[in-house]
Amino acid sequence: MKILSAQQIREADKQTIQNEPISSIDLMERAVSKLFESIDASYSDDSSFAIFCGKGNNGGDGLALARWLFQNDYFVQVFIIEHSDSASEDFKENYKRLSDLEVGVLHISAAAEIPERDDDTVLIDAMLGSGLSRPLEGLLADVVKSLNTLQNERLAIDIPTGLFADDNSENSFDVIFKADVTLTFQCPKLSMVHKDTAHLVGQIEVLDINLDEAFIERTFSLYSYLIPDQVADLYKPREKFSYKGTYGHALLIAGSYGSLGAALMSGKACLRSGAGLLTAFIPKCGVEIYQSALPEAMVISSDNEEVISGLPDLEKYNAVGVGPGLGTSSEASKTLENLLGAFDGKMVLDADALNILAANPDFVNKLSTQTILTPHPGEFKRLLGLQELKPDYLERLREFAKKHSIIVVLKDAITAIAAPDGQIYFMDYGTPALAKGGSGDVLTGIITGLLASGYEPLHATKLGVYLQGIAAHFASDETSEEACLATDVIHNLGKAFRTLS
Ligand SMILES: NC(=O)C1=CN([C@@H]2O[C@H](COP(=O)(O)OP(=O)(O)OC[C@H]3O[C@@H](n4cnc5c(N)ncnc54)[C@H](OP(=O)(O)O)[C@@H]3O)[C@@H](O)[C@H]2O)[C@@H](O)CC1
Ligand SMILES: [K+]
Repeated sequence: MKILSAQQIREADKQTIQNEPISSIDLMERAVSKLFESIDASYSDDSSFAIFCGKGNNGGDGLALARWLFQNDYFVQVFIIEHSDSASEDFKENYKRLSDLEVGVLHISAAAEIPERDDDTVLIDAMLGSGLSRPLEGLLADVVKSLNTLQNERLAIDIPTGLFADDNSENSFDVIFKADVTLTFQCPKLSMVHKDTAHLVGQIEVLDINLDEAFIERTFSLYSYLIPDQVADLYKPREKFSYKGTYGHALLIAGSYGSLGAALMSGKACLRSGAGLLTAFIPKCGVEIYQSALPEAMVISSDNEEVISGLPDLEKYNAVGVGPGLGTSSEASKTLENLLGAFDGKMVLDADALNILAANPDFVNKLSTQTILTPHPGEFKRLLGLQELKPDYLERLREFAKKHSIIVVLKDAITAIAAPDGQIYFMDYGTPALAKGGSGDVLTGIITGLLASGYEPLHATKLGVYLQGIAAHFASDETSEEACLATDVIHNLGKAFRTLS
């Protein structure tokens, strides 16, 4: 699903009105019918709603929604924030339609005029949407700040008031409505997945309001938001007449004394992601542990007792994963350098492999075009030699992936995958259950397994991020976000695969 800018969405809106054709007010009514459907499916009949409306079309949506809710027996109150003397045409029309009904409407000229309401009223933000043209100040800023202090459940229509759809680098975040859920029209907006502002949006629900499909198709965007159907399209079921060789041989280079767990979790995740065979190349001290804990894997040990050293013959491997628990010893660094010189197949680098890259910037030039790097924000910063990630971090990510013709996965609550052609794909499958040691090792293993079993790098990456997220959701449903372990995630990979077929 493409992420379009506010400008592009306005154009899509215009094209739809022209080409379908449909009047603007009917398009608004269609959008609001989708809003209502979503709200009606999520709330019980006795729910009550307080809708805060601005005077543009976002406010028009709010007024129309009030009518739909009222006519379906929900309790609803409307507050019109008088931020402007004028109002949009569709606002006026919906104001008229609402005035025929017995819905309480209050005009607010100062934040203090908003009456108190009980805690279980759901607050709906229909103040401003994609028409925001400058940071909030005055009345709207006061209202937003005051609503942000309340504990009520909070829903934003299209986009939280005060948040720009595209660029918030000059915005002040304390005057943006903080939503638990944002019901957004047609496509997600960049600010909803940007790491600085995603937390203001809450859960994103995209409502298809049938804007001009042909226009959207031919509109260029560097950003996409991957929905489950798009990921499922990448999945290739195993064939009946196949054998272990069909699904490739993975090599995992991982582990050091005290960090063999990382190598084990990664190996287990690799095998649970479909690799035909796995060989783990680990330091000598780990051989017995590894073989008893993961009998399905073969093991080659390095000469060194405690750290990885040397490199096995690479010829028979279809994919290599390197980094989990590796440490940054000079031996491991030499191994990585040799590996990059000797192997130009599909490869994933994570954890200490990334730290070694960061410490040896010239190694980056040796990466093959089938390489995937999976840094978290801290590792990404080090890799690029940055003190901090600025609001333009997505540009840095894109440039880095393009320059080296590799895939870079910036792991976060919403993960961003940069492809060598400059496209960035956002994957919103994370859960706080993954905020734990071992998660990165599991992802490395999953992607390595998918690569070995025949997926091309970009497909393996998208599938891998999805599978880990979904498995983590299953695992935390069983255990809780707190108690969920990386190994629980591995155990649930099977269930996650089932969602693909
Ligand atoms: N696209 C679609 O497909 C569909 C879109 N729909 C809906 O339309 C929404 C977009 O509507 P919109 O264009 O009327 O803009 P909206 O967000 O209501 O704000 C405009 C008003 O805000 C004002 N204003 C701006 N900044 C301000 C500030 N800082 N402080 C104070 N005022 C400020 C601005 O005034 P001005 O800048 O002129 O002073 C103007 O009065 C969209 O989000 C969606 O909900 C659906 O109904 C149907 C399908
Ligand atoms: K809004």
